Amino acid sequence: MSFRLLPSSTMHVLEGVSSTAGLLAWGFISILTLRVLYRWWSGTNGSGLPYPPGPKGYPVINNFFDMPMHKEWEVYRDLSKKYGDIMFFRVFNTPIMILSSQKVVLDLFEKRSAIYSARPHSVMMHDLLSMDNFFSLLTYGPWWRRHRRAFHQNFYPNAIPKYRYIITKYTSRLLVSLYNGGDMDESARNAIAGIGIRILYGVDVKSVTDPFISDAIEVSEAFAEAATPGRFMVDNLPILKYVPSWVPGAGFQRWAQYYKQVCLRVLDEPFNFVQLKHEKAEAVPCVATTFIDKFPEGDTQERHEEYIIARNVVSQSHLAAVDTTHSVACAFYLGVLTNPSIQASAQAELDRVVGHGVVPDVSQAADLPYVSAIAKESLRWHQVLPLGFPHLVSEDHVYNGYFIPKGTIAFGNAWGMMHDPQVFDEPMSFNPEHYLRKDDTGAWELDPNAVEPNPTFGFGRRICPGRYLAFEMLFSVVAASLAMFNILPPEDEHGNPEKLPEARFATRSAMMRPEPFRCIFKPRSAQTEATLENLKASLPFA
Ligand code: HEM
Repeated sequence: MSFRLLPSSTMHVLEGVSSTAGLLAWGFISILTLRVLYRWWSGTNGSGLPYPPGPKGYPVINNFFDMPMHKEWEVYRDLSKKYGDIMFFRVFNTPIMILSSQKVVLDLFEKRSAIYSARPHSVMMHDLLSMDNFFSLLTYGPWWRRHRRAFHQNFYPNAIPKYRYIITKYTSRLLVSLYNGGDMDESARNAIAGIGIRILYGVDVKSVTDPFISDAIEVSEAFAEAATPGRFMVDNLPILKYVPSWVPGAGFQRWAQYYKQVCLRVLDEPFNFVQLKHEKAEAVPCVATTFIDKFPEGDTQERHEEYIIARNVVSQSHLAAVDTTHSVACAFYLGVLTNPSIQASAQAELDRVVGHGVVPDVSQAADLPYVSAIAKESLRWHQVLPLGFPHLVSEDHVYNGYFIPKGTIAFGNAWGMMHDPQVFDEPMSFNPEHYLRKDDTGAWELDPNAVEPNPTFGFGRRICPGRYLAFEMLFSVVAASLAMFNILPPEDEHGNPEKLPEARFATRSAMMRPEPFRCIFKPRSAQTEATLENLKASLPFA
């Protein structure tokens, strides 16, 4: 029995030519197969130029089985010793490129940023969660550029000083919370989220249980999970996105439906809350009101677009700011807990420059290079996004004689660059001296106060627009904590200090975090205790 896929009239016509056509078809398929095999074997593309070097892999699946599943950045750093600063491979048909030095990052992500700044498509994030509707982070083109301009206006260096009093206020709350015996992780998160929400929405939240914070935490976690390669099968097999949510095994659909709702809440509710307050002239000036004040009059398309951009920029900043900065703040506490001599050196600088028992101010950073170097070292030692965020190459490009095809997903190995022993001796150690070396002319080799260049914040056009704000928040947390406290291991029931923890970082999702550890905060002296008591009296609910 045979099946006919074509109408019988067509079959008659085809029968006459079947042998010739069949031969031609087989010939065509064979040539195609040989071409694919030749390209795989020779490592070149159709025009004869080689692809950048990389592990060879197998036909069809290419390097699918070579993909590291754990600490990829360390594996890529090791492979770069064999293949060089620009390494290329494929998983099935997807070309992937890993850039491992600041030189190639500068040449490609910076100098050729016009074609190295798109983002790859994710079925989970784009199609199922529709995150690209509000995460301009996932888009590229004119719409992204309008968002990006809005980020710049609100977070570039000249905008930051107006946020300083907010940073100072919430850092004081952090100090009081730690003084009261609060958990370090939670106190730091409350303080950083508090800064973000106050700057963005003009709202003062006091704890992580506030919906302003709790919904955003959920979205950040969902984002980190959806961005984790291999987490959802649907990203490798897009056809699965059509499977209805009630089908057994389609848990990913129900997961996406739930988080899509939370995303919409985070997007709309806080912004609309501020808008209502603004209409009643009750809103506190903040980033949201800066936008609202400039909305064009009338019910026009232009006004609608400005509203969408404002809402997106504010909610996205909220989501991008908290987990990242909080994670680095925890790394700072871990770094100084495990290095008591670094605490002592920082405290000596603080006492000399600011005075003992005084809470330092962000504006004093230039006079506190050792403290600034600790903030920078925390950003170096612990990479929140070790491979940054993927860029997509939007045009074919030839670089140093290598062919880089359109559609290549390009990663900058930020972790590798920040742990390069040629630049940072003993790179696995937490040591602010990495940022305190001077050259023969007395100039800093790597300026402890300069936010850039810093691969930690990404590259080229896509570089993190919140980096100046992030650095000020971190400096404030570092300087104030060290000025007030000795950060020590907890004591056992006999008053003996516990063994210092090993510095370990967990990587359950695309984001890295220090693994949980315990520490206590002891006021450094009677004088610092008096300062903390005064702060406590002025911030009773902290
Ligand atoms: C220590 C804290 C932070 C770290 C380590 C960090 C790191 C990064 C990295 C690696 C990227 C991707 C860059 C690329 O694609 O090359 C990024 C993007 C972004 N960050 Fe941050 N970030 C931090 C804090 C912040 C803060 C405080 C804000 C907001 C005020 C923010 C807003 C954003 C936004 C909106 C993007 C997307 C940019 C785009 O794709 O156009 N980040 N960040």
